[in-house]
Amino acid sequence: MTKLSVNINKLATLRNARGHNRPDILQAARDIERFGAEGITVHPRPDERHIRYQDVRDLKHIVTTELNVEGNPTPDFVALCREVRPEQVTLVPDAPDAITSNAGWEVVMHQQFLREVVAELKSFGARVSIFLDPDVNLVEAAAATGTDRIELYTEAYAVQYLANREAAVAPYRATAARAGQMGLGVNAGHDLDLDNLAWLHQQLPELAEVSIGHALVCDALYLGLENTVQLYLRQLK
Ligand SMILES: CC(=O)[C@@H](O)[C@H](O)COP(=O)(O)O
Ligand SMILES: NCC(=O)COP(=O)(O)O
Repeated sequence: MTKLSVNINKLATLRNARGHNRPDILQAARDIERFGAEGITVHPRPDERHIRYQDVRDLKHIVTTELNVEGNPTPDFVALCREVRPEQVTLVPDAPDAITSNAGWEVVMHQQFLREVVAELKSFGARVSIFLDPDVNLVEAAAATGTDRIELYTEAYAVQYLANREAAVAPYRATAARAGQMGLGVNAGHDLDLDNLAWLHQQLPELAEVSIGHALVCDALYLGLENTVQLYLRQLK
């Protein structure tokens, strides 16, 4: 079974546009869970342009499924995770000025750093996942960090899906299979949507969780949040 974790960054972007509390992202998280999602994902960035550190603290009291906190493990980010103790922490190597996540970890170059961060996060009970490009050659180095899971960075899949879905999924299938053989769990995320999600799910038997935000929130403008969450869940059946 593949779980759907809904990324609510873009709801916070909308809220921050006016400086008040509309939409109320805590209520949205409650509702998204009530509509069937199995997790809530947030990706606080240093400039707090969408999810703020205080939101993460508040969400810990609200979320009853799984809270997945994504980010670059700066000292401030690790301190936030130590305080909040989310069920899962996903490490993403995004630069402070990045518009959105744009690469997986160079796990060989950063192996020692990641090993230390993973150990620290696991010491207070978090499951740890490492954002990774789809490349079988990276899996061994990822496993050596002690991470529990990898999150496959799916932008390249999403871009290629409409032209050639078989070619698009091939490196993901190989990387997920290798991760499974090495005892790592497999998550996926970035630019997944109602067109490309079902094929990824069918092709990756190892897929434990997808985190989806941007497309899901865009779809909800037309289809409504409850209906949209259920449509995404249906792709994972
Ligand atoms: C790791 C990942 O791919 C997502 O967290 C993505 O970065 C969403 O963040 P934004 O909503 O800021 O684009
Ligand atoms: N980890 C990926 C995520 O949380 C959402 O990415 P996107 O659907 O907003 O591209």
